[in-house]
Amino acid sequence: MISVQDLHVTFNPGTPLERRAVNGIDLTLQEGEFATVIGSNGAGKSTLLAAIAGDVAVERGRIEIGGRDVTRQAPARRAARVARVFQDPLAGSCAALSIEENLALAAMRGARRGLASALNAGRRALLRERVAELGLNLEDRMGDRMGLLSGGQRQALALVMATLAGAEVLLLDEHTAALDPGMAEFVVELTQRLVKAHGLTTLMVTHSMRQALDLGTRTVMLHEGRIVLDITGERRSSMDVDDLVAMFRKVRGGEELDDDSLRIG
Ligand SMILES: Nc1ncnc2c1ncn2[C@@H]1O[C@H](COP(=O)(O)OP(=O)(O)OP(=O)(O)O)[C@@H](O)[C@H]1O
Repeated sequence: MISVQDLHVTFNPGTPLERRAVNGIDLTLQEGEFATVIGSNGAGKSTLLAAIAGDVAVERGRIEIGGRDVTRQAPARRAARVARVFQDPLAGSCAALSIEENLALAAMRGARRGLASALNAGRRALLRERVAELGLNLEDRMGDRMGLLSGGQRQALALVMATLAGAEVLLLDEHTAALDPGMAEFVVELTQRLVKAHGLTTLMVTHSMRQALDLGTRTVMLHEGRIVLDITGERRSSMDVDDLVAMFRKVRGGEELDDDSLRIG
């Protein structure tokens, strides 16, 4: 469960570069709820995710995960409970370490033990099994450096890594945007499978209006640091991509969409 109350985040406060990125967001996701997040470039989507992960300072407001106040908790202390996958496949893993080492590090997130203890024979077999479940034939390449893999393979492994330390919350920041269509589809299916299997409370930022309506059970639109649309249930299921695009344009005052914030597919 995630609860965000009256959240405000301002970058470079009190300087000429001051920028209010999140401007009073209230959002509660029940345990296991999966919401997609859309909005213009600069609307505050990534900042909202970063605040939940603890990577940016909260100016005002409160963030709870599983009913516990984490507003001022250091990112490392909430790392085992909050997993995040970024758009850039290189961002979520270490290129110089092997697949097995990356997975072992992910499995011990939040723990104080060393890598050696994370790679005992039992753990090795378990990690291999989790990789085999992907169906990408990577289980025989556990010793290969992560840097040798394609972007899609790395994103698939990043999702597996997200589930290894028992996270409750999954934050996805356009995690399929840099992939070719076939691999993006694979990663979307894997996302749905893992979210369901692990009961993860999930926020997924996307620029694809199709993904925004098809994935999860709720769609939230941000604009200038605030929630301007929050749809679920029948209202959402009766909506098609054209309806969502029309709402998107309305929120932006009918201005031409000259950025990459809106993809129909
Ligand atoms: N580290 C930072 N320092 C200063 N300003 C920042 C920083 N990160 C984000 N911003 C600014 O905060 C605002 C919100 O940015 P954010 O990245 O959250 O938007 P977004 O909705 O994720 O946009 P996009 O779709 O382009 O990724 C933007 O104006 C951005 O320039």
